[in-house]
Amino acid sequence: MDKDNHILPKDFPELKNDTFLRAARGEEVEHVPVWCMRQAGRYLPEFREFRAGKDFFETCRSPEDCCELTLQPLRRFPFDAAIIFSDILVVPQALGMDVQMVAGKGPTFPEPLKEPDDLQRLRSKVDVASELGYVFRAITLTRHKLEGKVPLIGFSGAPWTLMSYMIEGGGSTTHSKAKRWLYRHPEASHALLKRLTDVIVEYLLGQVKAGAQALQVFESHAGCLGPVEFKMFALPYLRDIARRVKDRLKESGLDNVPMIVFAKDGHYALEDLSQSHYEVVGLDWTTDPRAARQRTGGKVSLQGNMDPCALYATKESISEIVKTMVEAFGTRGYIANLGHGLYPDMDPESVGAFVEAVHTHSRRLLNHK
Ligand SMILES: Cc1c2[nH]c(c1CCC(=O)O)Cc1[nH]c(c(CCC(=O)O)c1C)Cc1[nH]c(c(CCC(=O)O)c1C)Cc1[nH]c(c(C)c1CCC(=O)O)C2
Repeated sequence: MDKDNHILPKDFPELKNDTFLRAARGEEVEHVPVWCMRQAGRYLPEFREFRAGKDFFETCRSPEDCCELTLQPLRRFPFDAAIIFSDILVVPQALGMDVQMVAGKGPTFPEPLKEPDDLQRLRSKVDVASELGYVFRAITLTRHKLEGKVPLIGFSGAPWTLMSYMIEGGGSTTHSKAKRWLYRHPEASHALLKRLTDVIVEYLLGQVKAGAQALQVFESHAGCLGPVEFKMFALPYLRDIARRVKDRLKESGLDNVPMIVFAKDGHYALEDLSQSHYEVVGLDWTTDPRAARQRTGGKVSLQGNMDPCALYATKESISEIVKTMVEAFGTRGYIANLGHGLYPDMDPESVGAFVEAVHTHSRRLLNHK
C-alpha cells in the first residue's frame, strides 16, 4: 500500500477477527472475546521503556507513539480487541484547561474550576477536529497498522466524570468539591455537563470517522453519586451521547458501531443503563454476573468483571476464577474483561493466563452445547 494511505481513514485492511463485535451485538461466537482495560500500560516493561522520560500528554499527541503503545499488548496476548492509547482528560484540555500528568500523583489541573463564574474560562466554541485531530490521526494510523487483526475501540470520559476532574483538579476520594456544585449550583452543573456532552458527541463521531470500530464511554466516578443524583446528573447525558452519536452516524451514511457504557460502581443504575441506547454495559467486580443478566433482561451484552486483584492469584486459581465467571455470564452476549484497569505492578504472565482461560473455558462450554 502507498505509505501516505496510512494517514487516510479509508482502504483499511479487512477485519480477520470480529468476535468482539459479534459478542457486542449479541450474535453467535466460537469463543468469548476478551480484552483488558489499561491493556496498554505500565505493567508491560516495553511500555515503561517506551514512555520513559516522555511527557504523558506529549505521548498522547503523537499518533505514532499512540499507535505503538496500542499495539504492544497485542504482540504478547491474543486479545480480541485493541483500545486506542489516549486519555479521558484530553477533552478538558480541548475545552482550554491545563492538565498535567504528575509522576506519583496522577492527573493534575493547576487551575481547576472553583465557582460557576469559572465556566467563562472554558472555550465557548470547541473546534473538535483541530483540538483533538491528533487522536483521530492516531486511530487512523492504528487501524492501518493493526492489519485487521482485531477491532479498534475508541473512547471518551463521560460528562460527570470529566466535570468532577475539572472541579477537583485531580484524583479525590470524596469528590466533595464537584458534588458541592451538584447541590449548590445545579444549573451551572447542568450547563457544564451539557457543554461536555456536545464536545463528547463530536469527539466520538470523529473517532468513528477516523476508523474506530466500537466506542466505550467511561463513567469512572459513578460510585460517588447515589441513584437520585446519577439519574439527574449522569444518566441523561450518557443517554444523550449514545442517541446523538447513533443518529449522526446514520445521517452521515455510516454504519452503526457498538457502544459500551462503563459506570464504575454504578451497580444501582444497571436497569437504567441497559435501556440507554448502548449495546454493551460494562460491569465492575461488585456486581454478580447472574444478577446482572436478570436485571438487564437480555436487552444488552455485558462486559467484565473479574476483580483486577485476582491477577495476583496463581495461574491455576486465575483459571478457576475465570471458569466460574464465564459460566455465570454465559457465552452469549458476553465480553470478558476485568472490573477495572490493570495495575502497574501486575505480572504480564498473569494477564496471559487470564486471556487464555477465557478462550479455553468458553470454547469448552460452546462445544458442549
Ligand atoms: C479515570 C481515567 C483516566 N484515564 C482513563 C480513565 C477512565 C478509566 C478508569 O476509570 O481508569 C482512561 C484511559 N487512560 C489510558 C487509556 C488507554 C487505553 C487502555 O486502556 O489501555 C484509557 C482508556 C492510558 C493511561 N492513562 C494514564 C496511564 C498511566 C500513566 C503513564 O503511562 O505514564 C495510562 C497508561 C494516566 C492516568 N489517566 C487517568 C488516571 C487516573 C491516570 C493514572 C495516574 C497514575 O496512576 O499515575 C485518568
